[in-house]
Amino acid sequence: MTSGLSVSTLAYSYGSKDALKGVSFDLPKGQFCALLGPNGAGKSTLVSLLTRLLVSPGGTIQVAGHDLRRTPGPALGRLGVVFQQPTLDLDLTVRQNLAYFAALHGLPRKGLASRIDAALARLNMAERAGEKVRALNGGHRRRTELARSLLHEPEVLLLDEPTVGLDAASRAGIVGHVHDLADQGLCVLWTTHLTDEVRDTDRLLVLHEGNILADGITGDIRGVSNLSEWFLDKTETAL
Ligand SMILES: Nc1ncnc2c1ncn2[C@@H]1O[C@H](COP(=O)(O)OP(=O)(O)OP(=O)(O)O)[C@@H](O)[C@H]1O
Repeated sequence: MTSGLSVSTLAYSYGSKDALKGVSFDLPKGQFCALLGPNGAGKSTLVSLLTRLLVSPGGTIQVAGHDLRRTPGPALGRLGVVFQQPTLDLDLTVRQNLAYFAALHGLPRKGLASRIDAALARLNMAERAGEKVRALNGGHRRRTELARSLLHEPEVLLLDEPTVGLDAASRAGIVGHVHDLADQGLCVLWTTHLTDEVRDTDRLLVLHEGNILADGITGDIRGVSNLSEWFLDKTETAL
């Protein structure tokens, strides 16, 4: 099993508030993993640590074998991120948004057009390349952000509640596209508080009050209950 994202004994406190209490997991490449937790579970704190917006005093994070603390450049270079808040420029076209990101990240100009074409094709967005983002619906905007996150060909993809604000059809579309990316070999960590985004065959990490409450294949974890009932039963917290 090739390691994509490996986290060991990761803890974080805001003053006296323990947001993460020693979290460990190991995700292989080619796996879609849902990180499921209610509000306040610690998801955003974990995402901030994985993207180095926050730094933990202890524990380790390895991205595709690179230690985030000791070698942040190579580690972050293997990580693609889609944040919860959209960050596209609405007045630029899809292609211009991707080109701008590529320039910011120092990607080589040579071959950039075909790199952008390839990333858009993976999200079925090739035919929208020349449209202004303002003209796109929410689902297509998210797909643009997903394509952008793939430009530097990361091995690990981190998505922080990427379907917030989307209608049911767009949500299902994004969930499907990201599963396809995992099938193509990416290690995917998808944070959510929506149980209908999690498939029975997905790896599931359940985060509750800063602890991993369950880690396994969703169908095995939930047994005969549906996932929301299972969670309510374990925590007395409704998702
Ligand atoms: N800046 C902060 N100062 C103090 N406490 C914080 C801060 N940020 C988060 N917390 C607390 O840490 C805990 C974990 O918060 P976090 O935002 O990581 O959870 P979450 O699972 O992402 O929730 P949500 O889905 O609501 O964003 C919560 O109890 C929260 O109140």
